[in-house]
Amino acid sequence: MNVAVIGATGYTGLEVVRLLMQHPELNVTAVTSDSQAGAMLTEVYPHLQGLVHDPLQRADALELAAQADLAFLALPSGLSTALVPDLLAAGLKVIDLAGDHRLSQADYAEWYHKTPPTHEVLNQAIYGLPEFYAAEIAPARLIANPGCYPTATLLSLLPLVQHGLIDTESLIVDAKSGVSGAGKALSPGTHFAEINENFKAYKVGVHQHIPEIEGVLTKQHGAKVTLSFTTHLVPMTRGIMATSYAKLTQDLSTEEVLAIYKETYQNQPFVRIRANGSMPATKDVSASNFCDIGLRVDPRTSRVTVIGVIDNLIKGAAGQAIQNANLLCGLPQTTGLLHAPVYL
Ligand SMILES: NC(=O)C1=CN([C@@H]2O[C@H](COP(=O)(O)OP(=O)(O)OC[C@H]3O[C@@H](n4cnc5c(N)ncnc54)[C@H](OP(=O)(O)O)[C@@H]3O)[C@@H](O)[C@H]2O)C=CC1
Ligand SMILES: CC(=O)N[C@@H](CCC(=O)OP(=O)(O)O)C(=O)O
Repeated sequence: MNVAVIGATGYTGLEVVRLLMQHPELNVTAVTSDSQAGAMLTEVYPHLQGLVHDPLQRADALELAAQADLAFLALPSGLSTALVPDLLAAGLKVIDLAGDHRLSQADYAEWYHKTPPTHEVLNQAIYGLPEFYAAEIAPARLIANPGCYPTATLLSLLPLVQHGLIDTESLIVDAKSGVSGAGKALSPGTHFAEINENFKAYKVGVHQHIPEIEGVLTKQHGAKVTLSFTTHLVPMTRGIMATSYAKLTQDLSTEEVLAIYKETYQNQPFVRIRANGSMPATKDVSASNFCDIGLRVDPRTSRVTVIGVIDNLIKGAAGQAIQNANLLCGLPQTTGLLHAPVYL
């Protein structure tokens, strides 16, 4: 299948292009850029010299529909709301990496402070977390690719929530991200002197991923779930660690909870559950589509601590988008994606 990458000069778009070089079924036939249209992608990114030969073009829906069947949309939030109706009308399937199609209109307006997509478009959007929604994703025309923090947090918490094992008013998530999570654009809070040798919390209690996480947990639980969610910037390029704390409603051991996780994810190739006593680190999944999860029950406090790690650009964005594209194409989810992490 031919695919277009819209926003190919951004960090996640660039990762879609790179990962698809190894994909046996998906061919990149169009790459877009607003600011660099007319240049070759290799002029912007010389490390791709000799590997890609595409000129950057503007994102015109009709032109893209003549070149591709599926579009990966890797634009800042707000821009995909404007473009998706035209892409769908032109006959393209769309995987949107931005937050625009993950929330209700009211939540999007409240948490992103932007004008939401129409009901007509939102009604077509399927939340693209393949481990839980593969059947809905496969026939969809518009996929809302999950956010990076939600991916790590939901994969960490859904087994507990689905089995009704925790007090859903007791959830606390403490999450940390590498700086590539903020994208390529310069900002005062992410330049070198602000990040290097520093560790800071941001968007405390107001992060736009809160309604996304609560919404999915609520749907799977069948009753309202709320959580305290704090995000931090870590002086590293890639990686997310989400540490979740919850009060157990039953007397369970670490071994028993681990067994539930292993059963939940036994047929999910990208979720790896650690053995008892082992906790994952961000390097364990760097540059890969894996989410590694470790956990421990503290019998003194009746709390379980779950640690989930992903690469924000891969399982948190480009890799998960390709996993979704594989489902749309009827391919095994692992097609073109089963790379070992880059540990060093
Ligand atoms: N970074 C991450 O880890 C994750 C990001 N996301 C989401 O995915 C989307 C893409 O993220 P990411 O790749 O990091 O973002 P970047 O900022 O790195 O890239 C976005 C690209 O969009 C293009 N663009 C087109 N029009 C505009 C415009 N008006 N203003 C700014 N940029 C424009 C830019 O390319 P050009 O100037 O060449 O046109 C830019 O390279 C975002 O919505 C982000 O929130 C989701 C999960 C994880
Ligand atoms: C480190 C960092 O700044 N990360 C970004 C992740 C943004 C993102 O992924 O945005 P959407 O999912 O909303 O599109 C943030 O916390 O806002």
